[in-house]
Amino acid sequence: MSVDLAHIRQVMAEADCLYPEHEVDAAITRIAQQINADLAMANPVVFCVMNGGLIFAGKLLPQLNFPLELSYLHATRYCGQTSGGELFWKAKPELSFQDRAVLIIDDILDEGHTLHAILEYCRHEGAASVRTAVLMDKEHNRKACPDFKADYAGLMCVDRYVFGYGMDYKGYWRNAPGIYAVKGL
Ligand SMILES: O=P(O)(O)OC[C@H]1O[C@H](OP(=O)(O)OP(=O)(O)O)[C@H](O)[C@@H]1O
Ligand code: HPA
Repeated sequence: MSVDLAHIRQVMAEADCLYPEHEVDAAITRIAQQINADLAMANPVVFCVMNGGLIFAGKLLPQLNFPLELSYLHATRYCGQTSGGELFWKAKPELSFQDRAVLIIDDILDEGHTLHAILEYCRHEGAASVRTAVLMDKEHNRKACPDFKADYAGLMCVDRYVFGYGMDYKGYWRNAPGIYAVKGL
């Protein structure tokens, strides 16, 4: 698929900054403090949900002060688009987590299909417990499971398409140093 880089640059230039870098980093530090209080003795397996969870996990993990093992999984349903479809597992966890505490790290809880499916998968495969951490929780009434909340959530966001800090717009701007909303979306 060819990409119009001028469009990609224009999206950044016109975007609304919802949270600048220092506010996002402060939210990550708050989450780290909560996780340090909850999981210090749990010897957890931590899974970063690729690709979006990468920056959040990279900033969060050095602030966790207890022994843990780190791996990744990749489940995706947006595939570079701005609306989601079927969940597709690109990589299931390779590190065994049978009878272990699991912590899932992802960038955003939007409709919640992705995180809920990962949670159910980990439970089904024998995790002793599963906790979830997301950087952003989007506010709307389209949640797949309305009662399902992440155990740790950094910042709320309005019902717009956002990018930055791991979240992409058409595959781009995961590197944006803040949380931005696309103009018109
Ligand atoms: O709550 P939901 O509506 O299910 O959406 C949230 C998921 O969508 C994004 O992943 P995406 O499918 O874009 O894959 P990516 O992380 O590789 O970009 C994001 O990283 C979450 O994992
Ligand atoms: O608003 C979003 N931005 C980026 N990725 C996403 N995945 C689900 N919702 C979003």
